Amino acid sequence: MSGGRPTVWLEASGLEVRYGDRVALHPLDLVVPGGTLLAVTGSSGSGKSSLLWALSGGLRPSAGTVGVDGSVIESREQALRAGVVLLPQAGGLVSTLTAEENGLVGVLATGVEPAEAGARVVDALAAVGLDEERRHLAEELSGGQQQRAAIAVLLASRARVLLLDEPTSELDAANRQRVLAALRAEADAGCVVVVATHDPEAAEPADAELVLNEGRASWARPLAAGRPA
Ligand SMILES: Nc1ncnc2c1ncn2[C@@H]1O[C@H](COP(=O)(O)OP(=O)(O)OP(=O)(O)O)[C@@H](O)[C@H]1O
Repeated sequence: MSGGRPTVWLEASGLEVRYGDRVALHPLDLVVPGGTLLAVTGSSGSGKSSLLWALSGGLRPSAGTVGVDGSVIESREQALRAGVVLLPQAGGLVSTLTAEENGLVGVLATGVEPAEAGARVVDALAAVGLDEERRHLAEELSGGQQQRAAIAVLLASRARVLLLDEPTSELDAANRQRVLAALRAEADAGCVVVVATHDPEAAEPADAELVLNEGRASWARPLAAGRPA
């Protein structure tokens, strides 16, 4: 579904997030090559969302930089142009559109032809097990179905860096496996996939695991060193 995308690398350099005096993320250096599924774990309030929002260009860091392929990202617009997408913790579907329409809105907005956009959305909804519900209004879907539909919207965008905040929090075991398999496939297609989760089972298939503890990062399982050739 997601082949053919050039490989990418995501970099954070001295990345720090503060809210007033509170340090949510202490300075972090990170290089994540395409092909990587990275889990970011840690207890509630440890800084996972702050890291993802800063990586997405949607939260201006108090220090440091984010880069994609060596270019500094300073805004959401720049991030989108570089192929960086974020699934926030609260999914972000338009409740009065169908699952399919939610996907189409996102893909068509990037200038993709309607037939291609439609095919991508159908593929993405199938990958998360929502083929039969694709014409249901988002507000008629269960919490877990809404979460999977929001993930499908992200998959259909064919982004290069996918940042997902607690993407499996509403899912049963079978659907969690389905979603993790779809994210694995994105990484295998050359993308960077970063999943923030406090679910150990969601972190288990990741290539590497970064743990945050009161905003300080350490590796539970380190990334393989180096950048892609
Ligand atoms: N907008 C904000 N203003 C002030 N403090 C904030 C803000 N957002 C987050 N924080 C604080 O920053 C710290 C990190 O929060 P963050 O949401 O990044 O953690 P998290 O690991 O994603 O938590 P959870 O798993 O509960 O979503 C917390 O102490 C939180 O209270």
